[in-house]
Amino acid sequence: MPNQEEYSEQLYTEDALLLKVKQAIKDSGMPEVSIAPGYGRLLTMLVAASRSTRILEIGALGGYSGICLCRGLSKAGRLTSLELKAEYAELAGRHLEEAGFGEAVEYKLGPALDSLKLLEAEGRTFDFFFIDADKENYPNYLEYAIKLAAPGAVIAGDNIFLRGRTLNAEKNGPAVQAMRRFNEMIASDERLTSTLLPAYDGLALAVVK
Ligand SMILES: C[S@@+](CC[C@H](N)C(=O)[O-])C[C@H]1O[C@@H](n2cnc3c(N)ncnc32)[C@H](O)[C@@H]1O
Repeated sequence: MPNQEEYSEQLYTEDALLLKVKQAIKDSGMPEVSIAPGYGRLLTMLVAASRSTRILEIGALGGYSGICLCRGLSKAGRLTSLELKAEYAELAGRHLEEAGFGEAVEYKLGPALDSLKLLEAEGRTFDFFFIDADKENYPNYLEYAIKLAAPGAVIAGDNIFLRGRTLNAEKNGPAVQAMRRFNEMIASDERLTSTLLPAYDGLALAVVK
């Protein structure tokens, strides 16, 4: 019997381009940690439903989530994506180009915290945030997202369960502690309306009041 995620996934056909992105990631020996297909579809829906035009992604990898985010954008929309590794941003950029979003995306290379500091100094604001990079910095990324948020902005954060480690009292490494802190912030920060989705590896969702 399929589990709930397998059952849901088998109702959809993953499109050829997203499959190609995943294959390219595998072939390049990059970590195979793109967002789950069901959450990719959710990102597209949320960007479209919120009519977001300025998206900030933290963690590009091979461009899978970038394509999903851009698919929800209107023609005038733009994606700013922060990525530590130049070779990852390059591959992501090629895939976004292939998806028809080459003009809509800009990559900022280096540690995301440095890029966020610059974006803040430039007075940039965003309607939609997707947090999906180094887990130790999730609480810092959330604070920046709230700072750079336009009123009503949406914040999504992936992998909040760390494949079960977040829930396991015997696991207390830096990533686990940071993720617990992030989840607590999402759940209790009075500046946010939020929920945590438990499918796949968990997705945090919030709207900045
Ligand atoms: C889980 S992957 C992102 C997956 C991508 N969002 C997707 O679903 O297609 C995490 C990415 O964050 C990047 N990363 C890790 N630490 C970072 C940092 N300090 N600043 C910016 N990017 C970082 C990694 O190089 C990797 O590409």
